Amino acid sequence: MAKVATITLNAAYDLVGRLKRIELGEVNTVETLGLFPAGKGINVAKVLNDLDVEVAVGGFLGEDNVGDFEHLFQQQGLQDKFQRVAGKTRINVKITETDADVTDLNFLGYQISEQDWRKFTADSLAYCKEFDIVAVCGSLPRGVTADMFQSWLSQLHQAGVKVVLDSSNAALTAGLKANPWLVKPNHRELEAWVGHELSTLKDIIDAAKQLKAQGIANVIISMGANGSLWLSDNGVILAQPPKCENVVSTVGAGDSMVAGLIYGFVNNLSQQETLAFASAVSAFAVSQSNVGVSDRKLLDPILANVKITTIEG
Ligand SMILES: Nc1ncnc2c1ncn2[C@@H]1O[C@H](COP(=O)(O)OP(=O)(O)OP(=O)(O)O)[C@@H](O)[C@H]1O
Ligand SMILES: O=P(O)(O)OC[C@@]1(O)O[C@H](CO)[C@@H](O)[C@@H]1O
Repeated sequence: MAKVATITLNAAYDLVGRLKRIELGEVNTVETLGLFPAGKGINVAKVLNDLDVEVAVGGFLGEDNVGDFEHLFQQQGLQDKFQRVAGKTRINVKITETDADVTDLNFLGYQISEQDWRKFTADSLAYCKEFDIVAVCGSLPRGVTADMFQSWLSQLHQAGVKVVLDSSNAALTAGLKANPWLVKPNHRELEAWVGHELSTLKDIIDAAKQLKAQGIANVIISMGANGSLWLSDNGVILAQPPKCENVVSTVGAGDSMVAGLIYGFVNNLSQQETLAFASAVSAFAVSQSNVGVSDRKLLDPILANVKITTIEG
C-alpha cells in the first residue's frame, strides 16, 4: 500500500457551535458542539485513519497547548512528526446557523521564525521521501511567505513525492507553480485564482482546464452541495452526492473529500469509484460536528446515491 503523510503548517483547535441566527453586535448564546484538535491536514489524517490507511502527520504545533493533539495522535495511532514551536496553536471558531452556511472565524496563530522554518524544511524533506503521497493542506502561518512555501514544495516534488495540495489565496497560487500532482480548490478558491466569478458549470470547467494546463495531473473542484468535478488526462467527470438534509457542520467536508480521494488512490480504485467514494465520505462529514468515519457502513447508503456523470472523455 502507498505510504501517506499529511502536513498542516497552520494547525488549529476548532471550537464548533450552533445557533439559530448570529445577531451581529449582540450577545449570542451558542450551543457548544465541541473543541477539536484540527487543521486541514490533521482532519485528512483522521479520516484516512478511520478508513484503515496508515498516516503520518507533520507541520507545526504551538508547545503551550499541545496536549489534545498528542492525545489524538496516540489514540488514533498517527505517526507524530510535528515540530513544536513557541506559543499556542490558534483556536478557530466555527458557527453553524440553522438556515445558513458555517461562519468561520480563523485566527492567525503562531509565528514561525527563520530558524523554525530551516529546521522544518530540512527534517520534512528527509522524512517525506519515505512517503509516496504527501498531502499539504491549509493556510500558511505567520513567518512563512508564499515564496518560501513554493520553494519547499518544489523540493518535495524534486524528491519524487506526489504532492496533494489543498490551500487557498497566495499559498494556492504559489503552490500551483511547484508541480503538485493533485489539487482540490473549492469553487470560491478557483474563482479567486482565475480572478472572476464562475456562475455556470461550464465556467467552472473552463477555469479548471486553465488550472490543469499549468501541468497538474489531477484537478478536483469541490462545489459544496453541488458536488465535485475531476479533470485529468482521461477527461472530466462530475459527482453529485445526495443532498444532506440535516447539515450539522460543513467544516472539514473538503478535508474528508481529500481523504476519500487518497483512499481511492492507495486502494487502486478506478477514477469513478474514487470520486464516488470521496463524495460519500464528504457528504457524510456534513452530518456531524467533527470529521471522521466512526463506522464504514454508514457510508453505504450515501455511496449508493452518488451520481457520477462523464462530461468529457
Ligand atoms: N450539503 C451537502 N450535502 C452533501 N454533500 C456535501 C454538502 N456540502 C458539501 N458536500 C460534499 O463535500 C465536498 C466538499 O465540500 P466543499 O466544496 O464545501 O469543500 P470545502 O469548501 O473545501 O470545505 P471546507 O474548507 O469547509 O473543508 C463537496 O464536493 C460534496 O461532495
Ligand atoms: O486557515 P486554514 O488552514 O485555511 O483553515 C483552517 C481550518 O478552517 O480548516 C479546517 C477545515 O477545513 C479546520 O479544521 C480549520 O480550522
